[in-house]
Amino acid sequence: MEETHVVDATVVPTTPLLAFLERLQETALQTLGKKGFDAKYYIDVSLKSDLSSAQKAFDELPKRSRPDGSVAVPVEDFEKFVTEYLEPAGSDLVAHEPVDFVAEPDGFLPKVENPEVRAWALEVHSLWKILIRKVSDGVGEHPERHTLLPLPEPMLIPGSRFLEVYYWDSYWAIRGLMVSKMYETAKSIVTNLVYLLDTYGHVLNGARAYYTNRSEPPLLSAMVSEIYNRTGDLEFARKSLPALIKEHKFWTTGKHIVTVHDAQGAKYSLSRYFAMWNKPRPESGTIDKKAAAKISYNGPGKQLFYREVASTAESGWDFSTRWMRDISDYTTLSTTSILPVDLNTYLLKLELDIAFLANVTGEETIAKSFSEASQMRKQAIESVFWNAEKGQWFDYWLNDDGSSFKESQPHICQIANQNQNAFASNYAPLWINLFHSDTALAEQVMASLESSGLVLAAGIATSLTNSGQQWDFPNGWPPLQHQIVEGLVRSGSEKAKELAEEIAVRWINSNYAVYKKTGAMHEKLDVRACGEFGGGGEYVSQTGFGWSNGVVLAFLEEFGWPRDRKIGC
Ligand SMILES: OC[C@H]1O[C@H](O[C@H]2O[C@H](CO)[C@@H](O)[C@H](O)[C@H]2O)[C@H](O)[C@@H](O)[C@@H]1O
Repeated sequence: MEETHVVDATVVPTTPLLAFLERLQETALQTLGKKGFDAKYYIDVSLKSDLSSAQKAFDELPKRSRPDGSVAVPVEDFEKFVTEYLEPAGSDLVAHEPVDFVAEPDGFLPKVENPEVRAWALEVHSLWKILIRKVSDGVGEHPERHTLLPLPEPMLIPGSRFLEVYYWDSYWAIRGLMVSKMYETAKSIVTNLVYLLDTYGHVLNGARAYYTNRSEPPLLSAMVSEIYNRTGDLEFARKSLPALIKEHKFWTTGKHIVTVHDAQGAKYSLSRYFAMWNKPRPESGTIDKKAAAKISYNGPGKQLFYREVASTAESGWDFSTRWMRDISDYTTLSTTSILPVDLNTYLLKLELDIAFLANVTGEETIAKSFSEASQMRKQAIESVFWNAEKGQWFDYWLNDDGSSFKESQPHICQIANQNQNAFASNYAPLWINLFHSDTALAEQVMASLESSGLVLAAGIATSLTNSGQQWDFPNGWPPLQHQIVEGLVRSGSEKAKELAEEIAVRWINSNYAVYKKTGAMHEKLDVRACGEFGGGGEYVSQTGFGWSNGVVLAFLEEFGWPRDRKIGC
């Protein structure tokens, strides 16, 4: 392992509050035990008063050392401390009535004829009222007491234990808000993300102090163009443009950019995930330290691993065998050595969206330069990721022999470095007009998807490897369901449209099944869907979660639901 790999990359400084809460988190685990323990909870609490008095009281708690070196506090003393000094996670958010919410928007889902489905869709729509919150004034007055970051506008949280804004989740929430005709709320989500970008230099993974060291898949431009296309709001487009250009710079400079060559010597610049962090993630500190314990190398090994963990979180796919050199060993995460096909697809979309928005706002020079950048990225995607024989795009491993990728040496691309395992991300480029408008290509990709084994009873599985990781089989997640379906629909091929509808119907049925089972649509995470209902598949559904709701509404808008079609598994 090379020391340079560790020291040459930036690490964003932590805050005194986070450092304290990490100690609290560790003590909470030792004191309360593993059962029902959520590491994130202890990082999301806030202080009732100043940090120094909380720290002093914490340090004075009676401690019991254990033979394994861990230190616990008597449970009653710990609980007394928590009550006296801390506010529960989530208490720094307040309810907010969205200005543009009406119980049944005019012209809501005209193609949904089945009354049962209509009633459910209206319930999904009404969940926005639960998921839309405001950061309380206390956060702005005393930011040093909160890991929650202040935001200028009302926000939308994913739900469950995720009590803060998330970057890429916001795109699918906005897709749903468009169906709900809540354009002002959608714009306020964008305003918050632009505020984070302006304040920290990139859109954060989420609006928490512990997310400042990384971003998430870059979909801000997709949000802006979606809103612009629905509203025609030129002023909004004009205001958003500088932010999108800044976002493009973040992903195409520094540690995120890698230049590779093809056999003919042509150069391509592509991007990778690379977090500015090499320590345990505070929100999962106890988990990361436990995972790293098996790394015996007494040099930068753990730091390298922690960077890979945080970089994988930047991908949104935390975690999956997609990023592991040895799929049975989580410590072989190698995300920074991979050129991911979905990230570069989103950057192609960013370039195309900037060119489009610059065009409509009369910024011709910007439009020209980003249109050229998109052409170059398209060629790079075709050259590095596309596999004509398999009819899909694969991630590219910069080194497949376990050695560190040497940025200073030219890397000649070879097909053997494509990761040819089945992942839903292999179909991400189909989302982009430049690819799906080629009907023959779209049909080839569709055939490869159909024979991949990924299309199952509740939609598209993330992978075929049953590793126990949440972004692996048997789980299906909203982002790729939606992007692949949208690509198939827009291809203009009737066969592709049929497959898209089939996937969407399965996805909706699975979400509805969970809704019927739990009776409560919100605050439910990781509930098994159609598998338990005899549908043959077994997927995690996140019914009630912001992005699932968005995809349900977007699919119902696209395909409707005939009166006589049954719903559920
Ligand atoms: O629990 C810690 C991790 O949680 C997040 O990841 C998952 O939830 C996000 C919100 O829905 C979603 O954007 C992400 O794709 C999920 O894997 C968070 O993004 C991670 O950074 C964090 O460590």
